[in-house]
Amino acid sequence: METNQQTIAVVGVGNMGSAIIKGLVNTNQFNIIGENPDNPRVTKLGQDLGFTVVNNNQDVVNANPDFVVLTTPAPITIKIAQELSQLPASTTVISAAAGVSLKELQSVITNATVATMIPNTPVAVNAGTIGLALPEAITDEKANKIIAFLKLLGDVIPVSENQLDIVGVIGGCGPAFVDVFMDAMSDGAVANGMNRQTAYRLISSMVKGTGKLAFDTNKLPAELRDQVTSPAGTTIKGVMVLEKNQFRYAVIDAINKAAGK
Ligand SMILES: NC(=O)C1=CN([C@@H]2O[C@H](COP(=O)(O)OP(=O)(O)OC[C@H]3O[C@@H](n4cnc5c(N)ncnc54)[C@H](OP(=O)(O)O)[C@@H]3O)[C@@H](O)[C@H]2O)C=CC1
Ligand SMILES: O=C(O)[C@@H]1CCC=N1
Repeated sequence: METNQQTIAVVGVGNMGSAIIKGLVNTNQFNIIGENPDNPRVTKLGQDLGFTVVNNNQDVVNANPDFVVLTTPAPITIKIAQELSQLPASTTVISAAAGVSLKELQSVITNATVATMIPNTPVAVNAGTIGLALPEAITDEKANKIIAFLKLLGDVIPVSENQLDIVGVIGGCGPAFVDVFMDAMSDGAVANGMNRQTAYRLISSMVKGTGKLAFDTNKLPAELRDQVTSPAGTTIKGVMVLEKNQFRYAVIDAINKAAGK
């Protein structure tokens, strides 16, 4: 182990914790610790990806980590944060637990700096979308350090804490909504004679490129759609079917329901 490597501890190696660890492993620049109750799945992941697995939070404190990322189930995250209360001021704790506030975390983690974020699973391939809420009193130096670290995992979008819930729905749940869309598209491709594996490659490439075009050009989705819909062409026929079946309303309603409305 190189001595100048920063140490990152990820507490809770489930879906999100694993995704973050994979993204960090890809950077090849950290000493990574994953903390989870003893579980063969996590032991195997540690062996496969080459990170250290520990089963209690005292080991996390003892490792004196630069960053601790909390990816534990939201209802038990404060209890786990209590076990990390002895972390020193040099550590930054970033919680990904949806609905757990900075204030709650700061009430139990008193020395270390605390931030909250909502990432999404594409962090596993360093293409995540991360909404980040920083405490008001944070220094620019600390804030820049946190942002530089998270940028290794994807795009970092600073938001106020009261926007994190909607970030969670759009950025956090969004991949699942897009996955449902892609899965349905693959059914359509198979119905038209394409094999499933070729359909998945085609569809995921198309979604990746569509997102990149929108992100890089900053053009409105409607403008980009208009560039595809040739007069009397095939696209407008499909768009009309989506409108007839209230696709747009279904998406808005899904977001409202996921947001608890
Ligand atoms: N999944 C996502 O896309 C997103 C998730 N989040 C947040 O991330 C957090 C985790 O979600 P997700 O990964 O989906 O859930 P998972 O259930 O997949 O992962 C939770 C992990 O925490 C572990 N765990 C349970 N108890 C403890 C404990 N006492 N100490 C340490 N680890 C523990 C579980 O271990 P075991 O399996 O062995 O019980 C499991 O590995 C949640 O707070 C969620 O809000 C935020 C944004 C997006
Ligand atoms: O489904 C959930 O509750 C978590 C939060 C955002 C994405 N996954």
